[in-house]
Amino acid sequence: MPLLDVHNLSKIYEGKVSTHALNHIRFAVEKGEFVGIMGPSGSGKTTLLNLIAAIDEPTSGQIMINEKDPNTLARQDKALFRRHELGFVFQHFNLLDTLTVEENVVLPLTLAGMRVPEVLRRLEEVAGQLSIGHLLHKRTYEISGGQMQRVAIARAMIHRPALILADEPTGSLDSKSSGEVMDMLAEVNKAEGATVLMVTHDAVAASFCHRVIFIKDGRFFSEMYRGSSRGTFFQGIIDMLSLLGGASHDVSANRI
Ligand SMILES: Nc1ncnc2c1ncn2[C@@H]1O[C@H](COP(=O)(O)OP(=O)(O)OP(=O)(O)O)[C@@H](O)[C@H]1O
Repeated sequence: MPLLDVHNLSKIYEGKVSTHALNHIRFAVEKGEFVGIMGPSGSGKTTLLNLIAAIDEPTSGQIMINEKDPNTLARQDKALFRRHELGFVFQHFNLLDTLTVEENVVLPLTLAGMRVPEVLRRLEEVAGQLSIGHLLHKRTYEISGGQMQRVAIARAMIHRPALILADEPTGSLDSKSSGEVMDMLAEVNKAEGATVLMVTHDAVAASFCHRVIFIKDGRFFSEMYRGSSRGTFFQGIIDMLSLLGGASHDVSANRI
């Protein structure tokens, strides 16, 4: 069984004019894969992420995560499912600025009521992986954007979720910090076997994935596997984006 199975998923936003945001889309992600989702503006990427995150419900079709369908759960269980099985990384980091870096990172464990020695053990582990050990006692406004995103990734993975969902994780970062953040996300994926699904407009960021799925008008359009060269993959992604016709915001090859 794949870790994530998106089966014939459709989402229609009803209104004066109803919008078919997703149209019978289907794909699967295996455990340990690092998959990017790309597509032009309005192609349904955010909708797809919201459905997988069980923040919104599909009009039809099914999502299975770790052999469970979050949409069959009652509200409370759905919230628990989200908290246990998913980790989130956002464009704007979403760290709490009243807390220290350390308090932000351990938040998922604190919420789960984990005992302090185990919390500290896990903290040490992820702080090492993301090179944030020296930042733990700082406030979030005292660190750079790239550091904030590394903290956010540490928080997203500390409870070892089945799936990490990343929404434009490099969208607010300069190219150097983007590269560092993507390096670390790729490293976490490799070292921990964490499964990552990342929506991005950034072709450089996408070139760190094992596979990129392209969607258009709410439908599966095509997919590409990385192979051995990130540079070649990057070029392939750029070519696919121009074929798709959407605005590809980030095409500077000198960032590779
Ligand atoms: N809450 C909503 N109500 C009505 N229509 C919506 C809603 N959210 C999104 N849509 C519409 O659904 C379609 C898909 O939107 P979505 O935000 O998923 O695209 P996207 O690929 O994430 O775009 P972008 O890259 O610009 O963020 C668009 O036509 C959008 O206008």
